[in-house]
Amino acid sequence: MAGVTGRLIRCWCRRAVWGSLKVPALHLHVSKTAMEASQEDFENAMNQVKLLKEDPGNEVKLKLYALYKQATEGSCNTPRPGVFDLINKAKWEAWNALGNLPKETARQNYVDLVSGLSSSSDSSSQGKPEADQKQAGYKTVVMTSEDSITKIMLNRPAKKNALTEQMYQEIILALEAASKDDSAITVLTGNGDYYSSGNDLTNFTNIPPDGVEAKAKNSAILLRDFVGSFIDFPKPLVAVVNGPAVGISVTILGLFDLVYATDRATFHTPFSHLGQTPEGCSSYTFPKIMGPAKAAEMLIFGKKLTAGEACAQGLVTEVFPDSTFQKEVWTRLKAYSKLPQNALRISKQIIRSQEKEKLHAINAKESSILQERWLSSECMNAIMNFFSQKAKL
Ligand SMILES: CCCCCCCCCCC/C=C/C(=O)SCCNC(=O)CCNC(=O)[C@H](O)C(C)(C)COP(=O)(O)OP(=O)(O)OC[C@H]1O[C@@H](n2cnc3c(N)ncnc32)[C@H](O)[C@@H]1OP(=O)(O)O
Repeated sequence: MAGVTGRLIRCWCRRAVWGSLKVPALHLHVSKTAMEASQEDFENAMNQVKLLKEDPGNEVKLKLYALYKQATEGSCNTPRPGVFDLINKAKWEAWNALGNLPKETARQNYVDLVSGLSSSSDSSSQGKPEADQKQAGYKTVVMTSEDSITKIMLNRPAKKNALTEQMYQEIILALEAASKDDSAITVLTGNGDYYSSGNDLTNFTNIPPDGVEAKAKNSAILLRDFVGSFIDFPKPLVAVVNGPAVGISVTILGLFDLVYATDRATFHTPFSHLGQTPEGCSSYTFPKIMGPAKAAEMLIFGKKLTAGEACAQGLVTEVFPDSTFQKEVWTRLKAYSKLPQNALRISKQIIRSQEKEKLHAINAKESSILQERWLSSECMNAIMNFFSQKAKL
């Protein structure tokens, strides 16, 4: 890692601003997957799709289409179809949502997705029960359903569940799947000692051939879609905050219906330190939840809150001792999940519908401001600092 980091920093130091960066020097994949699918694996997977015993459903088919296009042609490069061209628009949106995902990663994801589909179609034909089944096709999150609760667990514990571009995309897909499944409640949580350390800063290092401006533009679209899927989520959404939370994993808490936290959790949004600005609709939800003065201390000055402070300020619903956290929270959620599902959903929607449009407008504005910020020297220097600190270790 230190070698790659060193190369990365030398690349940046040779140039004053991102806008002038030449692509080949910066087209680095800091965390390359250990396994990469070969062309042969890819072709086998394409053949396997034709042999699937069960129709995987439109959502998975769209994901397969998008990954196939990305793996064979790269980033989406065609104009958006018209609003009435519904099928092609859905296909285009699925492809475009992959942003700058490298071709090799798309190929690997395609192979993994097909292999998951094949094994789940095999196992369902062997009569495996649906309950607590792991949903296939995700690499960075684990999605399970049990007791009318769908759990989406961030699964990069070694990186403190920092959110890669692939992870943002998988969370969007997981939320969409959860919105349509038969669960009453959806939970987001983290694996390991952290809930999430926020945006993975290596997202800044993988600059595509079309340059950093295009990267910033696509990232702003990804961010807007990611936050949009929380705004639009139709069922009760619960954050089970199993440890410290940073950045975007904190700001989107304002869009959840319940936030349960271990007393080990902390809440930290170091945006100014990173030359960045608030997202996740927090510029609106935080002042509303905790009042403008407390929101400013967090969002502008990066004050870190303990779980108790976050609860006192209304961002967290309830704090539990770490030793009994999982047991108490899941007992509570299992009881809630037995309530009449339609009533739960409709009540949530009445509350959310009052400001949905406003939230989307705020999300669009925050994303577009960040698009500019990512190109600033303040942001560039902060990211360089993070990597130079790591290189010193
Ligand atoms: C051109 C523009 C492209 C932009 C694309 C953006 C897309 C949408 C963006 C939405 C906006 C979001 C904003 C935010 O979320 S801001 C917050 C960002 N997060 C941080 O600044 C946290 C950085 N990490 C840390 O400060 C520490 O790692 C932390 C305090 C979380 C933990 O410290 P600790 O000492 O306990 O552990 P380590 O540092 O050793 O961590 C273990 C390994 O995990 C790696 N790690 C952790 N967090 C991140 C991260 N956020 N990004 C990248 N890597 C992370 C850490 O480096 C260690 O890795 P190694 O084992 O390889 O050293």
